Amino acid sequence: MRILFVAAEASPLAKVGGMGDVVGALPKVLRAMGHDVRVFMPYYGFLPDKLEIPSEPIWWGTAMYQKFAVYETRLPKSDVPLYLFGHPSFMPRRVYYGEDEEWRFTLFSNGAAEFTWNYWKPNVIHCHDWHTAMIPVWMNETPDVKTIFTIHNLAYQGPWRWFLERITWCPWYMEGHNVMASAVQFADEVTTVSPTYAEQIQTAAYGETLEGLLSFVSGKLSGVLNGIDVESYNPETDRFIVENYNADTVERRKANKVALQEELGLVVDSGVFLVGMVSRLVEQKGLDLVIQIMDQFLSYTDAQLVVLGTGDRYYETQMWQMASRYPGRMSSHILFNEALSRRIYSGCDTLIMPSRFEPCGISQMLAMRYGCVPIVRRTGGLVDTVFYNDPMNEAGTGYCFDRYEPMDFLTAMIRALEAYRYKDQWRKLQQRGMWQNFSWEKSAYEYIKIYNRVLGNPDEGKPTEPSQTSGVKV
Ligand SMILES: Nc1ncnc2c1ncn2[C@@H]1O[C@H](COP(=O)(O)OP(=O)(O)O[C@H]2O[C@H](CO)[C@@H](O)[C@H](O)[C@H]2O)[C@@H](O)[C@H]1O
Repeated sequence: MRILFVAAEASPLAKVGGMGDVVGALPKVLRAMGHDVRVFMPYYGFLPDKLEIPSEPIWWGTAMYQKFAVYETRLPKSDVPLYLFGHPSFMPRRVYYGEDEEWRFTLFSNGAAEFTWNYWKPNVIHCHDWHTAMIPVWMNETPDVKTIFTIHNLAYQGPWRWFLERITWCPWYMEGHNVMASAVQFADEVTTVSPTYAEQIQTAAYGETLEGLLSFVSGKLSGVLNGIDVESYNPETDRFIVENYNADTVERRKANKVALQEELGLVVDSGVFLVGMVSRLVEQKGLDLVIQIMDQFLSYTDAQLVVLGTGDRYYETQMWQMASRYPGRMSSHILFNEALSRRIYSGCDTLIMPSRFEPCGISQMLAMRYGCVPIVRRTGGLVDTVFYNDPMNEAGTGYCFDRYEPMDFLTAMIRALEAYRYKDQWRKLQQRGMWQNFSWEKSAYEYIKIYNRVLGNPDEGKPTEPSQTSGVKV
């Protein structure tokens, strides 16, 4: 099969959040399974710092009265062809934000459509989030190219119809008041990144006003759980961490914990409970719960907290202020730093993710891979990936709470803190997390099934064993 991934992010080149992880990892796995997968992404101004890009484009095109160039290179450490959409609007050294956001991503998706009509025609275009949401609309009259639309973040739905009509071609048949709604209607299949979230978005609580439409198209809507890049994120070989280890040598993490405390100016003590958070600092991630309980948690315990993230100025400031109240006990880093995130996963005892909603969540899986026990709110993909710790039956992988309430979160934190005192059981809990199979293989087969379905091919996807091997749902 010929498959073109079109997205705004692809790790490790351009990553702001979890979508970058998905687009950076899944094409490699699909390609290893024998499919001709390629990626189409904007040529951001910072990319030449990260990889070699030929100076001559392979193709020139026009869209929205603009001329653009397409350059060809490869995704790092892979043979996946990467097409870079070159236009001056993407030259600033950032992925998102900016006044022309809606205009330039509409141009980008226009460029991707032109590219597939005129240069390389795939069987399937796999579109990700609103930045690519017009592609299924335009492809509606190209029956030999099928489209899959994956929702990573339903909260951002892209430009409204009235704005689109001013800047681009909105075909006569197009429906939908914004691009996300149109993509949901016109894509051959719509997926999101966990089975639980696929159910939740059909309700008013999670549907972000699209719940009616999403339940109407439920026949073509499914949830495919994300994986993680288990080669890159491997505590046994990770060169960004001080001490490598695996599930059998999990006690070696102590060196990473001490090194992290030293690096971040925390009181060095391998015995204290070290809590981490690696996240975009936005409402989705439950920052208001963190703000409401953390003073109590830090005042009444000897625990320490590390926060790494960027996002809304309000939350960034709150994290800063809180850290200034607990010198030596709390450290906030308002930046994006991949290496530091790995040191947090490998050094902290626990990772908090009290999300308001969570399509899948990558951080909790990375944490488990590194033996860092997740504390999560049971929503979306967090329900599908983290299971209640049950020391009696030696099952479960983390601490969970249901209601989006500060006391529920605080209680889960205290339960984890208590459990941390019982070292043998804590070690087993860490090991159960590390033994989980979060590799992309299983999800890749699910996607292949979907691609085959839209193409009308017989199903050749092999079912594999469930990804959770030792966690049980209680
Ligand atoms: N400051 C920082 N420095 C370094 N690394 C940082 C960082 N902030 C975040 N990260 C990294 O970015 C990724 C975050 O991924 P998540 O899936 O947890 O959230 P996100 O909301 O961005 O993704 C959205 O898309 C993904 C993919 O589908 C869904 O899993 C998710 O639920 C949805 O909200 C992790 O790899 C994390 O380590």
